[in-house]
Amino acid sequence: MVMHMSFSVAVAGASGYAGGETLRLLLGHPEARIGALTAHSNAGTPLGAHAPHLRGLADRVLAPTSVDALAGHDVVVLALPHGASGQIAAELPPETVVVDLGADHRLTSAEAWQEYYGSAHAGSWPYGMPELLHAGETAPARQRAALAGTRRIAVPGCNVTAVTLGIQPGVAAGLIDPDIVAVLSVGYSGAGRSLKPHLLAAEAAGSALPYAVGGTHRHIPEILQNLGLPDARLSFTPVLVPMSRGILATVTAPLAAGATADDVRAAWSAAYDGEPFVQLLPEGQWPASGWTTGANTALVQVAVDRKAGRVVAVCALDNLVKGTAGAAVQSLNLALGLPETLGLTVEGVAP
Ligand SMILES: NC(=O)C1=CN([C@@H]2O[C@H](COP(=O)(O)OP(=O)(O)OC[C@H]3O[C@@H](n4cnc5c(N)ncnc54)[C@H](OP(=O)(O)O)[C@@H]3O)[C@@H](O)[C@H]2O)C=CC1
Ligand SMILES: CC(=O)N[C@@H](CCC(=O)OP(=O)(O)O)C(=O)O
Repeated sequence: MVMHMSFSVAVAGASGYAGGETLRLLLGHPEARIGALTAHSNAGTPLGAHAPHLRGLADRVLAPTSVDALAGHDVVVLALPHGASGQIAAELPPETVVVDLGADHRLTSAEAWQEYYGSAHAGSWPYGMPELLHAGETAPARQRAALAGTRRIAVPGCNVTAVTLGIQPGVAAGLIDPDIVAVLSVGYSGAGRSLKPHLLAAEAAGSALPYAVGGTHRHIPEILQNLGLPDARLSFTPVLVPMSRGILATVTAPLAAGATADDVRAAWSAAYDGEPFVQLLPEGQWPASGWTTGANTALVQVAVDRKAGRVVAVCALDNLVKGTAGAAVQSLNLALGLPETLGLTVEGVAP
């Protein structure tokens, strides 16, 4: 029998959606001991007032978020708004494994950070997407290796994960031209749980609403960074649709000259062969976001539209699991030397 070391973990932003989902996964993780839980405006209230589905932690009172409250744990998860984690992270001990669910440490380019986030750049950490392909790779190797033993993890954005996993095999294998169009159906929970008028049920239920249209979304530089194509054309349009969780990303790009449908199938297949959490579906079966609900799974399908001369890739995932908290636990497992799949499931909740 393999024995593992347990670890203590504090979660900052425990009253939010991403923090709550991280706690749900950690409650099912055999090695996690949940320590301090912190919040901001809701400090001093019990977690059960905000996440009543987390029965095992319902009576735990949220502390104000501070370095003192978080230090002293083996792992600290920061589930805070953009810009709030940089300062705290800088003051945590170097031996602590710090997992940032926000964007603060994702971008390597300070200029891109300034352009899209408009504040001082906190720096860049190893990127929490084990399945990321690097230039010249056809199967993930280097990113997984970069996460092994690391003490700092920048967890990707959820839309970024869907687009990257959908199209990256074609980029890595040179099968598409860098003129990418991504249209995403996204669920409400991606926006967090603070009150926003366009998320009121009276306005959002039964309706579809595009946002951040016209090249303004903050995920654009992150996707281009992942694909190793800083100068590529990327048209990115998210559309809010009436679902609580989930992302369905449809990503298309011109098929490169001389490339065939067989080349495409072979590249996507090689990229995800043996991956525990990213699965290329059997030819002809297109994923639904609902199949991934609650699971750390990204489901991918690809085809060539011969008349349009384009590759069409679709990726479905749960924004709060593979899009955030699941990616965090998966990367954390690698950082701690635990089996990558510990505490995670590929099986979704349906219907
Ligand atoms: N939701 C999603 O699908 C995804 C979210 N993320 C990222 O995760 C992070 C958290 O997002 P999400 O959980 O959705 O957001 P929520 O709005 O649901 O939660 C935000 C959390 O941060 C706390 N908080 C708010 N303001 C501050 C502050 N100034 N300083 C410290 N803490 C603060 C809140 O505390 P309180 O309730 O007490 O005010 C709450 O616990 C963000 O960076 C987001 O981009 C990443 C990928 C996907
Ligand atoms: C519906 C909705 O608003 N979704 C969010 C997704 C947030 C996310 O992926 O995370 P980061 O903010 O950490 O990058 C959005 O599109 O901005």
